Amino acid sequence: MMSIRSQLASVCIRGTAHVGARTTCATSINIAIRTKATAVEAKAASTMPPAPKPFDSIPRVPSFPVFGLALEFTRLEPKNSGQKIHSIVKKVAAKYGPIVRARVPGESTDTVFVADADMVAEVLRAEGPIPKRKNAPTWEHYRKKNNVPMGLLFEDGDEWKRLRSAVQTPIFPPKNAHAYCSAVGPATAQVMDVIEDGLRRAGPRALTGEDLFAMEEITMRWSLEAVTTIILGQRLGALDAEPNPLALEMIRAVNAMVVTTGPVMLYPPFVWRYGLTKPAREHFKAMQTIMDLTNKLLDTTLTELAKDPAKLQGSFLGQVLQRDATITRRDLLSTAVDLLLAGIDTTSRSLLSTMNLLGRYPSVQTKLRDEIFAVVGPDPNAQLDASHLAKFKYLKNVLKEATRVFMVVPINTRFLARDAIIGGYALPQGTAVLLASETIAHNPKYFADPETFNPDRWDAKDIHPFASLPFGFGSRMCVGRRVSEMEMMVFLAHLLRRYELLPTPAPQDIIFNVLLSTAGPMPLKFHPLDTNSIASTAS
Ligand code: HEM
Repeated sequence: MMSIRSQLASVCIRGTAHVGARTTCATSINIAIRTKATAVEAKAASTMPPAPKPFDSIPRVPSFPVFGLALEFTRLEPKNSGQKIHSIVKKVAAKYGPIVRARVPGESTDTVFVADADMVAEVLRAEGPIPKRKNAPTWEHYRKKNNVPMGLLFEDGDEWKRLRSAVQTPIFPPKNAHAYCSAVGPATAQVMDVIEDGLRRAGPRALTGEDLFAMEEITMRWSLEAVTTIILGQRLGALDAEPNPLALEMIRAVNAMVVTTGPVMLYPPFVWRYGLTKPAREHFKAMQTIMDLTNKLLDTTLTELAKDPAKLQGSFLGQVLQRDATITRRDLLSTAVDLLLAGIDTTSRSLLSTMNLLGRYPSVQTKLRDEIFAVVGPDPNAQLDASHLAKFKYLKNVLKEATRVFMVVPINTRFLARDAIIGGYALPQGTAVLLASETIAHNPKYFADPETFNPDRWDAKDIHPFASLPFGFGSRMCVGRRVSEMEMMVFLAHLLRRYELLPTPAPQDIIFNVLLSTAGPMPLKFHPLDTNSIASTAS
């Protein structure tokens, strides 16, 4: 094939026969070649991505000696108390742009904050086959000090892969997660009675929806009961009239661990490592309690299993044991702790905010109730199975939208497994990246009118796949995602056949303590659909 240069030369030589001036032709060849080559180069340059900008040119949040990031963070969020990280991240993105770096106290390199869905996709491509998150330092410290395995939540490398492979099939594929639906049915029917009882105790104004009704403790008890039924194959009795004290202790410990996290992290590591503050002592005591209680529960399950192996056929733990002969008791304990730890408060808080949203958006609630009646029927006592879950369409949109609007895990992290270009900047392998998931999910660039609860928006086909990631992404995505969605579907399908949620204000003081939550109770008002129950209370 002729090169561009020789093609141009032959055209010119043919042309110069008329004018007979070789020097003119040579000059014009050169001009033509240069012009064409420049055009080709320009075209190539316009299709080639621009060279990545150096890491040091990423805008940087100012950090000061002694105070670190605290001064700038407090300037951005005057209410900064260690519980407003979600809000600070949002304000950092608004002030400095969608990619920013900052030096987290105690670390020797900058962490890069990313608040753009395309950049999240770039991070996913560079997370490698064994993704690594930043660990919560106090949790890591506790486990190392007490010789407790890091487990699914905090383990890295091949050890994480081994644990994840052991639990993935029994819990993650929707078909397998939905199979636990029948197991959580009885606990969910029971929690409906607990709600009714709670409303009666709170007085007639709570039962008629005039007074707010705090549901935090009830949803926690239900969520604990559901997750222990699935994971350990045993009913705990958290919803009984006289709840199992172990269940109440577990809830207290999970709460204590969560609420002390912010105050503990306000201080440098040596303060909490040596237990120099009251919150630090409470924090580590709560972790120990969670570990001890889970150990007790696991003992019960394993004793049952030894007595009657068939009993645990359908349980998660039974399946893990059947599938993986190398799994040890230590593995089982760390896995059970992590699944309970990660699975109680998350589901409970998501559900509380979903109920608040349904109360504030009555037309959404009516449409959802219609679907539930169509799929399960209006009988409030009818139980659900996996075939019902497959038929819900609007309910799935409701959950996608509710977990977008109130994202209980508002930030996530990754370490880059290789050098990568993120947002046009060159980031070296090993860079810690903070993904501002909640900030992205509330950006009007991705969701029109983002503060509005609009489940129908999920019917659109063009939603950016990385714009709302309440359960994370990739191979390290929340392993309990499908179970949690199943639990919430079952709960709402029961609740909306019994109650109407009445409008209340939006939650006001939203704080971040490991998870996003409200400083006080989530505003909720209930009104029974069957008004006979009101009459029986009034009489
Ligand atoms: C609404 C409820 C829930 C939300 C919003 C949620 C959210 C998340 C998120 C964002 C992650 C990090 C994923 C990533 O790094 O990409 C995660 C991890 C995890 N979640 Fe959930 N979660 C929920 C419920 C549950 C439940 C019910 C369980 C257990 C039954 C659970 C167990 C876990 C575990 C073990 C991990 C660590 C997985 C790993 O690193 O391999 N979660 N979750």
